[in-house]
Amino acid sequence: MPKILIATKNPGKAREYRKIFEPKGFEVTTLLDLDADQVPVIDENGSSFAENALIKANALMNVTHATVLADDSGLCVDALDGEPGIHSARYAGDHNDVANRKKLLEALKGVPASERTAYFHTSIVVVHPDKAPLEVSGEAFGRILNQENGNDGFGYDPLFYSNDLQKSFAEVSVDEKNQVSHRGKAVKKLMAEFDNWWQD
Ligand SMILES: O=c1nc[nH]c2c1ncn2[C@H]1C[C@H](O)[C@@H](COP(=O)(O)OP(=O)(O)OP(=O)(O)O)O1
Ligand SMILES: [Mg+2]
Repeated sequence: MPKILIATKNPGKAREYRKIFEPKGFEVTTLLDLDADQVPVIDENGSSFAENALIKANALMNVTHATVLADDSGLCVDALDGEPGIHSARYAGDHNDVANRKKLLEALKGVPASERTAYFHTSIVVVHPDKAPLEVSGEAFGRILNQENGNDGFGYDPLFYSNDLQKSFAEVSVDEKNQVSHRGKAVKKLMAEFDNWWQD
């Protein structure tokens, strides 16, 4: 069975990647399955989503010598010149989804619906010790609601109204979200290229 280590500590991402790779016959491990002393401290100090994904993937490959997938993602809000963008995880200081959503709502106070357009971006990088990295990305477009809607999902999902679903990302199942999400689209591209890359 092919194995893949997903270089994430985010339980929401881990759940979504399991849903995507397990049906394809992969044995999926994430950083949540490893002991803390096996996981290096990773400084996501790149200047783009793709750079940060590569930093995460390489850091784990250097320790495990395995095939590693990393995802760096975030929410880019037009009225905020693309912020929080690559700073999405620590927008409100530390990594706290509730505080991040609160800060986003405050930043957009008084901004009308037509100007609340935004998109999620995911860059995925897969690395293997003997191969050049494989990189793909995906985006999902929508707008930021005036209040939270829905109880599922993670991160900014309750505030993100998806143009495709006509609902927030927190009002749908993981499977429904993956059909249209930035991560789902990036994974689709990844799968189209993965077999060639793997056999190269
Ligand atoms: O589908 C999504 N639905 C809602 N929010 C999302 C999504 N995708 C990313 N996000 C937000 C969460 C976090 O605030 C930031 C990701 O930051 P990012 O560094 O890629 O992930 P992270 O630090 O949570 O986990 P890790 O680096 O261990 O993979 O964007
Ligand atoms: Mg992170």
